[in-house]
Amino acid sequence: MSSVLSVKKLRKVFESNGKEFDAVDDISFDVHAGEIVSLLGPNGAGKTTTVSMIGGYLLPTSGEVVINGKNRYKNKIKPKVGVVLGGELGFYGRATALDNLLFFADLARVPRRQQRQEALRVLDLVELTDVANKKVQFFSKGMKQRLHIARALLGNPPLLLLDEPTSGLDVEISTEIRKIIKQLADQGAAILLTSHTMSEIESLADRILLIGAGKIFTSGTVAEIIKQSDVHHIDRPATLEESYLAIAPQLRRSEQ
Ligand SMILES: Nc1ncnc2c1ncn2[C@@H]1O[C@H](COP(=O)(O)OP(=O)(O)OP(=O)(O)O)[C@@H](O)[C@H]1O
Repeated sequence: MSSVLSVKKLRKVFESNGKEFDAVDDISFDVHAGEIVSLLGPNGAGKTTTVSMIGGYLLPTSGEVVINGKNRYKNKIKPKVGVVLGGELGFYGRATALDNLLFFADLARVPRRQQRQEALRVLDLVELTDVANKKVQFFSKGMKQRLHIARALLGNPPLLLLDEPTSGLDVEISTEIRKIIKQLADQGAAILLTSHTMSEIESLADRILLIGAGKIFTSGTVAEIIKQSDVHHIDRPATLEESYLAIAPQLRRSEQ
């Protein structure tokens, strides 16, 4: 399997109350084509800071982010990454879904002559073709989130960063979005997913990175993490949630 994302000794130091602290402290990992890797850890563990540095929104204090062999911070031409942060913001409400995507296709460096075809392709992937010409201000939360995913897919980036992609969505819409995420990985995308929803991680993650206090505490498949937690029941297997709760106290920052 080829490595699409390679994170090497990544570090981010912030200042808080006049003191420096490592929000992300020497993190290294890879994500391969077709793989879904999930960052799991408590609030403040450093997940969003990590994703922001990979996405190019935040400059690392040190370390490297290599995407398809290109160093994110040393290459003049930035490697393509699709980012889904979600939420209500980010679109022009009075413009249609298609017009929004045409605008973002330009930013994603899609050649002008292919922009319409590309916008229609990504709308189809997230099943929004029927509402392509509807104004985004009339979209439900779930439709907006699918549009966020469509936007991230413009230009077919090899790496997708999904930060809590189903947060605040109902069960039915969350299930639909998970189906889309799974399909994207099956089609070869490398996906880094942060989520606090254990069932989401259980159903999607090929590998979990358990992160606490800015460091990777341990990693493995869902089954491996459950095994490492040493939670046992006589009558049934332990769930990821039970295992995570058993490990969670060790993930907290000592100064908190
Ligand atoms: N711009 C900033 N300046 C100072 N400290 C920051 C900044 N951004 C984040 N932090 C701190 O860095 C630490 C890691 O934050 P981060 O948002 O990466 O955690 P997280 O794992 O994504 O948490 P959550 O699950 O709540 O989203 C936290 O202690 C946070 O308060």
